[in-house]
Amino acid sequence: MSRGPFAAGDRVQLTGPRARLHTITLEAGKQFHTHRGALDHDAIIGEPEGSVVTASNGDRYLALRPLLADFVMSMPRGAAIVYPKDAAQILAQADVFPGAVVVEAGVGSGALSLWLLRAIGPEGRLVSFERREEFADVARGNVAAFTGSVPPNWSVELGDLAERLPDVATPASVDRVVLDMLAPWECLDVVTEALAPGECCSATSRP
Ligand SMILES: C[S@@+](CC[C@H](N)C(=O)[O-])C[C@H]1O[C@@H](n2cnc3c(N)ncnc32)[C@H](O)[C@@H]1O
Repeated sequence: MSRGPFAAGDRVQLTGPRARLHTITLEAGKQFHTHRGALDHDAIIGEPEGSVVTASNGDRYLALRPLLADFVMSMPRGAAIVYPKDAAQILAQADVFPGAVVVEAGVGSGALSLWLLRAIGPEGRLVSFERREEFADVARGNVAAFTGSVPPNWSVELGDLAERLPDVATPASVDRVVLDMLAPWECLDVVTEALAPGECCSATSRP
C-alpha cells in the first residue's frame, strides 16, 4: 500500500452523497463521472488522504485509499469470496504468522489470498491452488489491483490440490494450510505430507 499524497495510479475510494462508495484509479487529465456531475482526477492527485474534493455540480467527495475490507467487498468475483469477518477468524484459527510458508486452496477470487499475503508479509510465501483457470485469472487481477503488481512471494498453481501439491511442496516444508473448498477432507493425505510436524491446517466447506 502506498502512503502520502495521492499519486497517479493510486486506487481511491470516494464517499459521495448518501454515503455512496466509488473506487477509481487516478489518471492525470481524466474525469470521474456520475449522472450528477464530473470530478477531475487532477483535483485529487497531490492531495493528502482524507481530502474532500468538489465535483462540477457541487457534490463533495471524501477521498481515501480503500481498506482491504472495502476492496474485497467491491472487487470482481469469480467464485464466492471469504468475507472480512470470516477471514479474520481463519487467520486466527490457522495461526498465520509473518514469514510463514502457507498453502491455500482454492484461490477463487483471491479475497482470502489478499488477507494471507498481508498476514505473512514479504518474508512469507503463499502458494495458492485453483482448478479453474478463469478463477485463477480473476484472483491474479484482484491481487495485482490491490497490491500494485503480482507479489513475488505468491504463486498460483493451476490444478487440483490433491494432485498438484506433492509436485509443488516437498514433504514437511509447509507451515500452514488453509482450505476454502467443497471437499477439503479429500485433500487431507497430501496436506499431512506437506505440513511440517506439529504445524496446522484450517478448513472451511461451504455448500
Ligand atoms: C469458495 S471458492 C474460494 C474463495 C476464495 N477463498 C476467496 O476468498 O476468494 C472455492 C474455490 O475452490 C476451488 N476448488 C475446489 N476444489 C478444489 C481442489 N480440489 N483443488 C483446487 N481448487 C479447488 C474452486 O474452483 C473455487 O474456485
